[in-house]
Amino acid sequence: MSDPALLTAIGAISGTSMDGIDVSLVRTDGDARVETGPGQCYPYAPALRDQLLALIADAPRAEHGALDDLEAAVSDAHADAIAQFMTEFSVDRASVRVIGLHGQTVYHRPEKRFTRQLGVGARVARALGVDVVNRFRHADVAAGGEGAPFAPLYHRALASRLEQPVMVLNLGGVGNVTFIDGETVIAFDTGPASALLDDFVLKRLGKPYDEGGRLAGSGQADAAMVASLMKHPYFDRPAPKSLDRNDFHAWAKAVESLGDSEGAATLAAFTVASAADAVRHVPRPPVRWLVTGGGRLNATFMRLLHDALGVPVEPVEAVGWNGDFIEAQCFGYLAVRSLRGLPLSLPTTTGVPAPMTGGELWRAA
Ligand SMILES: Nc1ncnc2c1ncn2[C@@H]1O[C@H](COP(=O)(O)OP(=O)(O)OP(=O)(O)O)[C@@H](O)[C@H]1O
Ligand SMILES: CC(=O)N[C@H]1[C@@H]2OC[C@@H](O2)[C@@H](O)[C@@H]1O[C@H](C)C(=O)O
Repeated sequence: MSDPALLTAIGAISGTSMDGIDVSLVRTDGDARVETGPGQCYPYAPALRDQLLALIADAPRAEHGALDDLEAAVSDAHADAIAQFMTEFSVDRASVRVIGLHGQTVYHRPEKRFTRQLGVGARVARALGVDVVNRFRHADVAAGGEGAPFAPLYHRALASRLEQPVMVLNLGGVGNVTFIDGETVIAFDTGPASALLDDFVLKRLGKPYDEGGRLAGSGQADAAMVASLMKHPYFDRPAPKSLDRNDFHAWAKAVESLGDSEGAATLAAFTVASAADAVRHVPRPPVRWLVTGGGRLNATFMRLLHDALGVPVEPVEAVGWNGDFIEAQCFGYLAVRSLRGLPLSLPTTTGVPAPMTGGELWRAA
């Protein structure tokens, strides 16, 4: 029986890999109490995904362009996905207090105090008849924070009963970690995760990603190239720090000279080396790593992480979490925190000068 003190929220996010819209339900007090519900991914229509991929490859347009039509289409895709979710899982609209609409990041430059997520709160609230919170990252960035990652406070809520320190690693388009040790929460983006490998595999094999990490697992990484890729100044920068999806594409161009399996193996080794390097930026070594995001399904990533870290490295399912929907749940959780005026980010998670609330509320009526 659900606790009546908890609010029901639906979170929706389309991540940097742009595969589709993840939708999930949570019931929470916005603090330590969280009950997770179902989740589902609703793929973008191919034409919309193509438009979004083209947009993020064109930074000036992603930053300054008038994107009204595209943003309306992205908003409607989110509203449709959430409506479908409520039907599919028999969620009574009236029981949902708030929708946490992360939307689609198309440009993220915290050093310019600028981040852009597509998703019009008023439009989605009107379409669904439910209050919406969106623009989660804007207040943080405006105050000088990195505006990402935002999952850490949700990770802390989920990890409260686990042995600590524990590291949660999200291998999405970009990699990010949350180090949790009691009240200490340190977070930052680690480097590339699936986006580099996805784009390589698409170019070479016409496939959206390296299923199971099989291509990467069948080749030999070029160790000298990995060592030189690890010389990127980002890795020495102290945390907090964050990345845009394509920040390593130009840097990793040398991989184009390699064959298919060697190239994929080299990108996988680079991804894992950058994630493992995160231990240099936390106060003490984690006793365990829990891996979330689509990259946990890449067996080559998981094997290399295990070899590199020397402590247990497991998918988050090992502790009963759902690695496909943590981010969607997170924005439902953060929407409730926003309603309650609680911080969404901390100096140790985004570098914001003081704990900071955020999000904008769009009432359905
Ligand atoms: N079966 C699989 N085998 C290998 N890799 C997979 C598999 N399924 C998904 N992936 C990888 O996971 C990626 C999607 O991960 P995820 O959905 O966590 O990313 P995202 O949420 O879009 O990104 P981010 O967290 O950066 O916003 C895919 O692009 C692919 O590279
Ligand atoms: C600006 C932006 O959308 N960043 C994403 C991206 O995808 C992974 C990583 O880069 C992380 O920083 C963030 O997403 C997750 C949900 C976060 O904020 O925790």
